[in-house]
Amino acid sequence: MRIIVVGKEGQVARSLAERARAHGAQAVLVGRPKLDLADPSGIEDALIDTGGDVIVNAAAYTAVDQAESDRELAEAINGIGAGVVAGAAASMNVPVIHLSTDYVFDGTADRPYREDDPVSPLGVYGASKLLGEEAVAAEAENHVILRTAWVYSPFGKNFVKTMLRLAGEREEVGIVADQQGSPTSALDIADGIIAVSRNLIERPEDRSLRGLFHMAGTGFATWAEFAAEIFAVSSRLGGPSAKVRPIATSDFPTPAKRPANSRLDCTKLKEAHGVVLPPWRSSLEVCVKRLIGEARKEVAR
Ligand SMILES: NC(=O)C1=CN([C@@H]2O[C@H](COP(=O)(O)OP(=O)(O)OC[C@H]3O[C@@H](n4cnc5c(N)ncnc54)[C@H](OP(=O)(O)O)[C@@H]3O)[C@@H](O)[C@H]2O)C=CC1
Ligand SMILES: Cc1cn([C@H]2C[C@H](O)[C@@H](COP(=O)(O)OP(=O)(O)O[C@H]3O[C@@H](C)C(=O)[C@@H](O)[C@H]3O)O2)c(=O)[nH]c1=O
Ligand SMILES: [Mg+2]
Repeated sequence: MRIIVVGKEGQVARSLAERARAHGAQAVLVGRPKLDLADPSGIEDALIDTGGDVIVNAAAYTAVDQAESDRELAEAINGIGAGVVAGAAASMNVPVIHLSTDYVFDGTADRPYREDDPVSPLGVYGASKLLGEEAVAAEAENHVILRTAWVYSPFGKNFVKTMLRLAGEREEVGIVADQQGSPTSALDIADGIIAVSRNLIERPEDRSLRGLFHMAGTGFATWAEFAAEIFAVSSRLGGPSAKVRPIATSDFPTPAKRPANSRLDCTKLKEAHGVVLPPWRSSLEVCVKRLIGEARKEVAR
């Protein structure tokens, strides 16, 4: 199986490159300058030129706060560009797997969100990702949209790396304790995407495999609980640690509003695709171990 991945340096793109090898698949990463989601004219040619059995769009404008003052570009990349990738997949006659976010919800529900719950993004990033969901569904019948959340990995920018950096600089960090969600390892997302890809290729006529699914780490946490666990694991492994001071969202003002509840109910994915991501704590441990190991190697050099 040859997977065309849109995105090169991102967390999910790099995780797909790494995990594909372990699954006996091949991931071919394509991104800027060859493929720029903000420039629709070159997208289809770049994908045809790359060639593969399935297209995974792992590229996006992901700077949540910056998007508030950069709507046009966020919509171009996450909305229009995403639709063009899906249209290209349809013309190449291959399935497209698209990634979306918990931030399409406003977080007012009192239980984990299901796929058919009403969406109502609080910010520009979430709204642009919602445009992408709509565009992908309109352009390609043979699609899967995977909404995930709170992604971390050894790669790129993420909350785990930010916390480990802050732990090296401070005794105590104030972290919001009134937003709940589903911490998700990009390496687990990659495993899930590869399993979904195989299902789509093996069962081209099965409609139950197509459409919108939630795919996040198993279990839930607040950002404060997530940070506390990062520090606990790190401290156990001899890495940097800090004390978590639980704070309210109102004590940590940001340009973009974030949902208070972004827990995702992933039952539909399990039933259709047989995919369940591991408990978030066990995957977090794998990631922190790796980051601390890498930091040690860096120091030893
Ligand atoms: N991060 C998170 O917490 C969450 C992410 N998601 C979604 O998951 C997907 C993957 O996210 P993640 O891996 O964390 O993203 P990252 O922020 O780690 O990486 C984003 C990727 O998008 C690429 N990219 C950005 N702009 C363009 C462009 N104009 N043309 C081509 N490529 C571009 C970047 O390319 P380059 O390497 O050149 O910079 C990079 O490879 C996205 O759809 C995101 O919305 C969903 C929920 C949570
Ligand atoms: C750095 C920091 C953050 N926070 C809070 C702010 C915010 O509510 C929460 C997480 O901050 P971040 O900026 O890392 O997270 P954010 O950029 O909102 O992460 C989101 O990214 C996009 C791409 C998604 O799709 C979402 O699923 C989600 O993962 O932690 C603190 O309370 N204290 C701190 O010191
Ligand atoms: Mg951020």
